[in-house]
Amino acid sequence: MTKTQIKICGLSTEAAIDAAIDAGADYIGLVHFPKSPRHVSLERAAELRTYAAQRVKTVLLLVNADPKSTGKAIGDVKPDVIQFHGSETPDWLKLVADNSGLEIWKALGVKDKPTLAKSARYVGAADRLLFDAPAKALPGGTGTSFDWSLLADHDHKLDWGLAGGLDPDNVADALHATHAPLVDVSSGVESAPGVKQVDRIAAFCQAVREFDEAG
Ligand SMILES: O=C(O)c1ccccc1N[C@@H]1O[C@H](COP(=O)(O)O)[C@@H](O)[C@H]1O
Repeated sequence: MTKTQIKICGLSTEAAIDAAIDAGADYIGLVHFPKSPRHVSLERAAELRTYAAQRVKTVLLLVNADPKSTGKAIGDVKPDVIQFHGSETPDWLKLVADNSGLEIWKALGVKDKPTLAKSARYVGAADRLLFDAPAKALPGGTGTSFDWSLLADHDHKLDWGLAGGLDPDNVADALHATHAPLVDVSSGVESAPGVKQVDRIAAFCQAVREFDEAG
């Protein structure tokens, strides 16, 4: 049986971390981006990372952070993975990877086939691509999905995941359409922006596991 990996992003409380772990998530995401309703300070991110350590992998999400801020964020939080969710270049990702030794994920907004084709430039720079809806007022966390059929016959050159507007009701359809090895959700398991809902986290993970079991 293929086990789809699950990331629950934008957590800001210990209770939400417990809910994600209890539901079987593989990754939790901490957003350090002041414009986001899910923003956590580096101090709080470090506390949450320590709380989660050994139980689930922690992904720290940054958006177009400058080199000094990126170094400080990595040093303070010590995540397992860094997720870049802005317009970061392959060269910048390589530099961070070489200096930190961390796993690097890069989110890309998918408009059409040509944007997917351009994702190949991250080979050798990122460990995983996260295909998300194109940026709106915020670069992510908007609860918007994109046309999943674009991924149906895409020749993936890198490990990857699906993000953007996923929720407990549509994640099985998204997996049928894309066969994504990882799904990433934020807004779809909330009652309001930044407020995670334990029962929606559980329902999301349950829907993914039911898809896996159905084979
Ligand atoms: O969650 C945020 O607030 C956020 C802010 C800035 C960049 C990315 C952000 N979240 C990531 O966006 C995708 C999709 O989120 P959603 O499920 O559509 O709400 C996901 O990778 C989040 O980690």
